[in-house]
Amino acid sequence: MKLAVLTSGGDSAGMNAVVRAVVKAGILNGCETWIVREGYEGLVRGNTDTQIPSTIDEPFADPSARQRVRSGKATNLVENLRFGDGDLLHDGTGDHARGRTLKGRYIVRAGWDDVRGWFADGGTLIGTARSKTFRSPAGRLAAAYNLIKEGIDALVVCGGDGSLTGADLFRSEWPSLISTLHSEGKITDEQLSKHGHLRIVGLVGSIDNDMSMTDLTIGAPTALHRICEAIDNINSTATSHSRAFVLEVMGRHCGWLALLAGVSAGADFIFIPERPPQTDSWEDEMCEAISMHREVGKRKTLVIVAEGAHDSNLKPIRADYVRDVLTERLGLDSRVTTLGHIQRGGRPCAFDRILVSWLFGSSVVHFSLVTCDVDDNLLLLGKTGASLVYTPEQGMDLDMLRADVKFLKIRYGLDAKGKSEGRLVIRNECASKVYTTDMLTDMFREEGGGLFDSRYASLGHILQGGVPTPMDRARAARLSLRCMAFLEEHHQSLLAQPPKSRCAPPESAAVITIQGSALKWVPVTEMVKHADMKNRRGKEAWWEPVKGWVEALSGRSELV
Ligand SMILES: Nc1ncnc2c1ncn2[C@@H]1O[C@H](COP(=O)(O)OP(=O)(O)O)[C@@H](O)[C@H]1O
Ligand SMILES: O=P(O)(O)OC[C@H]1O[C@](O)(COP(=O)(O)O)[C@@H](O)[C@@H]1O
Repeated sequence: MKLAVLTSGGDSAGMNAVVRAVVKAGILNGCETWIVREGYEGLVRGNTDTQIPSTIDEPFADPSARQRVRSGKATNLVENLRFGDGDLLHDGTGDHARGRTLKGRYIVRAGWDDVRGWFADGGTLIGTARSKTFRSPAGRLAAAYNLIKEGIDALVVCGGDGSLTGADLFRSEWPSLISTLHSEGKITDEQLSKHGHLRIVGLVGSIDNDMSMTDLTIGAPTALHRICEAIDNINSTATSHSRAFVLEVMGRHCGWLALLAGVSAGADFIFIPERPPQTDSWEDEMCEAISMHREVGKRKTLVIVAEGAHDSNLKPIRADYVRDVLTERLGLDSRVTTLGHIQRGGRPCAFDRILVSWLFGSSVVHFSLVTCDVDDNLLLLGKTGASLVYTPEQGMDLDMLRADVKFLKIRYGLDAKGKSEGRLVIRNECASKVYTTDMLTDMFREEGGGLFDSRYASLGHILQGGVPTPMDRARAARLSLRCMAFLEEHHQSLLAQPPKSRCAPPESAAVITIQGSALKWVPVTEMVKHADMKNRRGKEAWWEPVKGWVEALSGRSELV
């Protein structure tokens, strides 16, 4: 199967991690993987330059590595290692020193190493667009033709609500598009029967977090980080001058960014489209709240306005107007800051990277693309780059280490000669008492020979320090409020008992937990049943399968 991936609409952090995961998971599932540049626009334009070969011929760092892969068995990973356009895409250059170019080529083959390290880059390296031509029937006909011309039978689209609406339309029109192409003589009988179905999967990549049926969209947590960082900076200058700041944040018709930023960074008042002010005199309400905060000693004021905010009569609420109200009615020295596209840029936060790997565990690719039926509706998937990870849960033993060394030797051997890159091994401090970080480093150095060297770094207490993320801040606020309500409730029920025989029930000593996206109270008596008291951790950890993904995405499971 030939699988292609594109990114479309407003870019969001994590889109590169999506492309990397799709390419790798596709290869692990036996597919040929392709990248469509510039969103739907690239599909419409297709490939006009057919002179460039789809592959480059580079010698391996260790010519014998190929034979040692699973005792010489040909694997799809080795057949799809690199095709030569990864560097061009990553550097954003049209041309290559050796005459390779992306000009006139919008649908390009990509291999495992072509997307190496992409999880850490912001935006989308393969380009995105708001394509007018794809909105027209003629544009979609051209897109269908170009896909069939390249022999692609499955498409992954990462974008927002618009892109996925476009994907769904494309899917539903597919039978009529291919029948038109056939009647116009553009595709053969064979192509018509081979491409009768287009398998298509959507991943929601959008900073707005505005898609129904999914708690989080890819890129939303990172955008929230950007906003929170900006507010932390604004707070210091606002406090210095005792000023009021009105901050306008993105989010189109969705208030998630504004609301969560407000909770994480301590806003005095927040305007979001979903909950317009209930009264026509919202100005009075806002001024009253802010005056109260000032009276109790707050030196600064922060009001957050979502870009789509409006009043109950659907009249937009603009940041400039809010600033004027604060200045005129409260006499505050007020300023407006519009964060704009800064919110969309930058490296994805850890959560967005994990979200992507999660959505694209190779089994999901397999389920969605290799086995799904076209007559189904469009499938939507809405929820690091180490090579090896050692955890206390799994422990370490000699067999494991022997296989790991073998994997590293093969993997470095398969690198293009002279172009090896660093690979990361992460060891939890308690993974083993015997196989220490020092010992592991020495062992890899010794075994690496001329292929690779090794060094170690210990992060120590850096992990415990630093500024809390907005997700942690919002979570802390949410949990604390619920805890206060819990205490109140149990206090009231105790008070209702006769004073001399008051007795708190066991469930009144509880821990507030997050399970899925729900908050649940777990009595301490229940919690101990699920705890591994000796090792001071849970008996079962929801994240244990992650180790399997690390090994799949590094190629270990395929190569040894
Ligand atoms: N109704 C539609 N029909 C066909 N294509 C669409 C439709 N809506 C959106 N698209 C395509 O998806 C692209 C991105 O959509 P847009 O709404 O701009 O961004 P986002 O996907 O981030 O919401 C559009 O430029 C267009 O090419
Ligand atoms: O970058 P542009 O084209 O000006 O679009 C800005 C819009 O894009 C977004 O950042 C993301 O929206 P989409 O996910 O719909 O593309 C919105 O929050 C904002 O309103």
